[in-house]
Amino acid sequence: MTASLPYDPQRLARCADEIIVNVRELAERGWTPATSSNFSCRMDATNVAITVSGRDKGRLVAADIMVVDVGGNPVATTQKSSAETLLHTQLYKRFPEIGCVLHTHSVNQTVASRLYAAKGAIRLEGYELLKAFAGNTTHDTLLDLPVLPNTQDMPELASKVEALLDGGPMWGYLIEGHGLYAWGRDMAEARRHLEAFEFLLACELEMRRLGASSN
Ligand SMILES: CSC[C@@H](O)[C@@H](O)C(=O)COP(=O)(O)O
Ligand SMILES: [Zn+2]
Repeated sequence: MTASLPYDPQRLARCADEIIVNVRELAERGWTPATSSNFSCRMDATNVAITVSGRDKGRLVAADIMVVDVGGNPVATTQKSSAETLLHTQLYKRFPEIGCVLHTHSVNQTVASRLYAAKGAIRLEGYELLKAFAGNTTHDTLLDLPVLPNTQDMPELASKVEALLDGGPMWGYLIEGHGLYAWGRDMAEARRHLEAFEFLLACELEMRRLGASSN
């Protein structure tokens, strides 16, 4: 902490490095097209490092990561945080154990979100990769990945997410025609959850193509 900043600038630098390195790899997979997607890491009890709105997420530099408080207000900057900041900060505010939130726009996430929007969820069942989710120890389980309607009204979307969170522990949700939110206690866990969702959605879409889906 310095006299002039209400956060530790070295902590911001470490969070920014972690976001830049990981997001570059996600972008190389085509999961962040056309400046889409946003990413954040918790810095401390009240501050969050988050991507600046509109930046090319595959080419992030330190200046593209800013600080907001858990209410979503910019801290010591005039930069504009992600248009979807509220979807990040609502998670940090409610769950002190959450340390990282990742949002991507892959083709699989977007197509699956449209195919399953009417059902409101995609059932992921019987896959070994379900063990990638914290707390799961067997393939012999099921996870319903919720699909919410898209809107540009973030408070409205956030209130729908709050209702989902009331239903019990979860590691992500889809937004129709939009993409995926996934989170974890730290970057490694959030990324593992994101990659697991992406893989399982690809499997479900392939099963549908083969006419073998029970979903
Ligand atoms: C470029 S279209 C995608 C955006 O509307 C939004 O969904 C998104 O993910 C990125 O917004 P951003 O404000 O850069 O965080
Ligand atoms: Zn988005």
